[in-house]
Amino acid sequence: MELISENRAFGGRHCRYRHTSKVNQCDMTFAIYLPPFASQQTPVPVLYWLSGLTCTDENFMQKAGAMKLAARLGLAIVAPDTSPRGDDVADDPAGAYDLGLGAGFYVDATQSPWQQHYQMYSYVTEELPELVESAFPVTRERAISGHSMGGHGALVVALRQPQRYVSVSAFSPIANPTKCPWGNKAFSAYLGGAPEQWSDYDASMLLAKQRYSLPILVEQGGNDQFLTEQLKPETLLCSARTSSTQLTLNMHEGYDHSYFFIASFIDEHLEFHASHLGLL
Ligand SMILES: N[C@@H](CCC(=O)N[C@@H](CS)C(=O)NCC(=O)O)C(=O)O
Repeated sequence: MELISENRAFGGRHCRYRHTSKVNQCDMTFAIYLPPFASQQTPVPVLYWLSGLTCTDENFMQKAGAMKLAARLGLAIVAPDTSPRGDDVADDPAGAYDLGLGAGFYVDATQSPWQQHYQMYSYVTEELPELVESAFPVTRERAISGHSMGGHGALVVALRQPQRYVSVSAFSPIANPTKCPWGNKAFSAYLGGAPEQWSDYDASMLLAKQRYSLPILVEQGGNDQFLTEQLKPETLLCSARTSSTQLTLNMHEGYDHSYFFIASFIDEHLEFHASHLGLL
């Protein structure tokens, strides 16, 4: 693992690392924020943050304004990249922003030419936590959150492996990807087949199937330009009712899809995770 940069922030450290990923078969970059006093004697829990389309590990750390409160709470934050990268990594032939580089959708691709490198589900659920937990002063208590494509990723990861996460939250998630243009395009390419076969990567479908005790918090802007066509949070709410799962969906009039929205409500999400992680 190679350190790319290190900056002191709010008494802790923000570091970016490059490492060779076995599952993605390429170099991957991730960022970690370690709060002050995190040490082998006093390890801290981790919030994983999955970003949206076009993002890298940098967007959340630079724009969300999360580090000050994370420092005070004693919470580490890990932000992976949104796809594999490199000259030999397949990309959308037309260079579209919603498929290929920057658009891994947190799935394990099964179709050519994607399956060689696009194994983002295994990367964020297994390889990255293993690396983080062996290299940094953190516990194995994990929470997960994300935005848009990453909100979809966070929900799917936590609903598929609820025993591995204490809590899950999402900002503006793609809540029903099998029924929207972004999800249809990405899943047809990465997974092939028909929409019925993609149900394991659809948070609304997973949530309807069983009752979860996992705490779930969703934040959505009412003036989000992608709300009706791509995001569909009402489907997620409907699924939660179907399975009698407790889910809080907060709608905020006037807020859009940007990091201005995330920065406005990130404190509430950090406190939500901190309370379930026993930090409050
Ligand atoms: N129309 C946008 C769609 C991409 C977009 O809105 N990305 C969101 C996530 S879905 C984002 O977080 N962008 C990066 C940022 O705002 O820092 C584009 O072409 O860049």
